[in-house]
Formats: sequence, C-alpha cells, structure tokens
Amino acid sequence: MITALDHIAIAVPDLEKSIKRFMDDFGLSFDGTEDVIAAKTSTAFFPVPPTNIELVHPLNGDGPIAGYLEKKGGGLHHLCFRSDNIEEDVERLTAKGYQFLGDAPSPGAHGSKVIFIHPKSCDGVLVEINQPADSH
Ligand SMILES: C[C@@H](C(=O)O)C(=O)SCCNC(=O)CCNC(=O)[C@H](O)C(C)(C)COP(=O)(O)OP(=O)(O)OC[C@H]1O[C@@H](n2cnc3c(N)ncnc32)[C@H](O)[C@@H]1OP(=O)(O)O
Ligand SMILES: [Co+2]
Repeated sequence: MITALDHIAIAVPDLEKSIKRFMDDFGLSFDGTEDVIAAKTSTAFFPVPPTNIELVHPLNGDGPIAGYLEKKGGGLHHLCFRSDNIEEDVERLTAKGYQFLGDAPSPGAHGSKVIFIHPKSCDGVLVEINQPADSH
C-alpha cells in the first residue's frame, strides 16, 4: 500500500551549486549526500516535512540522469511514493498494466528498495516506489 509522498527529485547538472541553493537561498536543512551505486546516481536529500527534496546527479558521468541532463539540462525528474510492501504494490500495479523498469526492486538511497514505473504508464511522469530500510 502507498503510504506517503517520500520525495520529489530534481536532476541537476552541478550538485554542489544546487546544494548551496537549497541550503543557503531556500534555507532548507541538508541531510547529506549519498552515492547510490546500483542506481548510478549521486543524491542529496533535504527534508521538507512530511516529504523530501532529492537532488539527483550522474555518478561517474554515467546512468539515467546523464541521459536526462544531456537532453534537458536539468528539471523535475521523478516523484517517489513510499510503500509498506513494495512487492505487493508491484504485483498489483503490474496486473493493472503498468510497465515497470526492471524485474524487481533494487537498492536505493538510505538502504531503501526502489523500483520505477515508465513515464509512458503515468501521464509522462516518472514514478518511483520505495520501501524504507526499517520496514523491509
Ligand atoms: C537513488 C534513487 C532513490 O531515490 O533512492 C533514485 O531516485 S535513482 C534516480 C535515477 N534512476 C532512474 O531514473 C531509473 C529509472 N529511469 C530509467 O530507467 C530511464 O531514465 C527511463 C525513464 C527509462 C528513460 O530512459 P531512456 O533511455 O528511455 O530515455 P529517453 O530519453 O530515450 O526517454 C524515453 C522517453 O521517456 C521520457 N523521459 C525520460 N526521462 C523522463 C523523466 N525523468 N520524466 C518524464 N519523462 C521522461 C522521454 O522524454 C522520452 O519520451 P518521448 O518518447 O515522448 O520523447
Ligand atoms: Co528517487
């Protein structure tokens, strides 16, 4: 079951510059960066209760964010719904015809499990579903 809007992600070409923007200009608290190797993505999180902003940047210049930045230069990249049972949600939504990217959840930020729904299945919006580490 989907229980919350876990985060909204913005793809950024210059991670340090954007971290400064969100900390210094917008005054948000900064939860730190994490390189998520399985996702080929560097992340930076800013809690904005009850959700978070996630900045995403290509790790080692490679991966899905690199392709996005090449085409768009940056922008709103995805939203992420939190699930209390990701396998059950994947099964339920697959049965309804949603196209998932990948066969099974993979490691995400903060020890979560994550999977993505293709934007074509959801009005052009890339949707991530995650299950936090403490609820596996
Ligand atoms: C760490 C973790 C976490 O939070 O814990 C994360 O978030 S990792 C965050 C990074 N990981 C991911 O994004 C993984 C899932 N993403 C992917 O697998 C990919 O980015 C795809 C969404 C499949 C797009 O890759 P693909 O090579 O197909 O790119 P493409 O440029 O040819 O795009 C194909 C079509 O999808 C659209 N498209 C591409 N990226 C999009 C996005 N972010 N939002 C909405 N639409 C998007 C393009 O405009 C295009 O539409 P038209 O055909 O109409 O022109
Ligand atoms: Co995300």
